[in-house]
Amino acid sequence: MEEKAKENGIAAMAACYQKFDPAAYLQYNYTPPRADFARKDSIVPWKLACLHRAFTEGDVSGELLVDIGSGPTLYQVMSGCEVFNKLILTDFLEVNRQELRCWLQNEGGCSLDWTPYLEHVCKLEGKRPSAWKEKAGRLRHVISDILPVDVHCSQPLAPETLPLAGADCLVSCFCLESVSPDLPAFTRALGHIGKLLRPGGHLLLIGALGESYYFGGPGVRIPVVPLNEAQVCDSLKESGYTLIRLEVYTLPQDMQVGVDDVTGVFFAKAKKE
Ligand SMILES: C[S@@+](CC[C@H](N)C(=O)[O-])C[C@H]1O[C@@H](n2cnc3c(N)ncnc32)[C@H](O)[C@@H]1O
Ligand SMILES: O=S(=O)(c1ccc2c(c1)CN[C@@H](CF)C2)N1CCSCC1
Repeated sequence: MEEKAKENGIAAMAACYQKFDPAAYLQYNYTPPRADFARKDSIVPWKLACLHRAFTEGDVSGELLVDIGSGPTLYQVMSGCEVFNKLILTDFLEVNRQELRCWLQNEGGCSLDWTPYLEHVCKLEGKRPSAWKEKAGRLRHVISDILPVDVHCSQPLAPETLPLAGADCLVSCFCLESVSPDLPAFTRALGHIGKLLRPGGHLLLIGALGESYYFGGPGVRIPVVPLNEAQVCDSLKESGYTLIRLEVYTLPQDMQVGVDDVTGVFFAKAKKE
C-alpha cells in the first residue's frame, strides 16, 4: 500500500479516538455482565488467570514492564506489578492518561473501583482478598510514568524513555487491533512495539477475535481489524516473536452486550527473538 494511503488510514483511526469516553468504555467492558466475578464462565477470571500464570511461571523477569495502550484500565498489570520494580503505563489519549493518574493519586473521583479485580488477583496469588490494599500500594509504588504512545510510529515512545537495552516485558491488551486500519498496519505496529523490548524479553498480548467494531462511548463507533487465531500467530512470527502459548476464550452469547461484535479473546505469550 502506498505511503499516503497508509497515513490516511492511521489518521482516520486517530480521528475516531477523539471522542473516546473512558468512563463509558469502562462501564461497557469492566462492569457486569462482562466483569462478573461470580460467574464461572466469566471472561474476567479467565483473563486474570492467563496474566497471573504468564507472569509467575518462572520465565518472565527483569526490572521494567511497559503496558502499551493502557487505556483507562489497570487489571492488566495487577500480576506484573509483583514481578517488576518499574512499570510504565502508556496511552495515546490524555483523557486515559488522566484516568490512570486519578487512580495513582488515590484521592477518589475515578471512573471505576478496581477493588474486585485487586481482590481476585490476590486470591490467585494465594493471599487473602483483604490484601488488596497492599497490592494497590505495590502497584502505585512501581508505576514510574504514565506516558503518551503511538504504536504506528516506528518509535512508539519518546526517545530516552526506556533504557538502551529496552524493556524486559511488554503487555498490551485490546490495543493493536482496535487502533489499526487493517491487518498490515496491525502487524507493523507489532513490529514497532517489539523494538521497545530487549532480545529475549516477553510480550503478553491480549486481544479481540472476530471483532469489526466497538463503541468507545455513546455513539463513538470505532472500527477494529477482525482477527483470527492464525492471523495473530502469523503476525507475531512476521514481527520477530517466537510464540510460547496461545489461549482462546469464546464469549458466551449473553456477554454480547451490544458494545461490540467480539466473538472471542486471545491471550498470547511470546518472546522476542
Ligand atoms: C480498546 S482500548 C484498550 C484499553 C485497555 N488496554 C484495555 O485492555 O481495555 C484501545 C486503546 O488504544 C489507545 N490508542 C488509540 N490509538 C492509539 C495508538 N495510535 N497507539 C497506541 N494506543 C492507541 C486508545 O486511546 C485506547 O486506550
Ligand atoms: O474481554 S472483555 O470482555 C473485553 C474487554 C475490552 C474489550 C473487549 C472485550 C472487546 N472490545 C475491545 C475493543 F477494543 C475492548 N473483558 C471485559 C471484562 S474484564 C476482562 C476483559
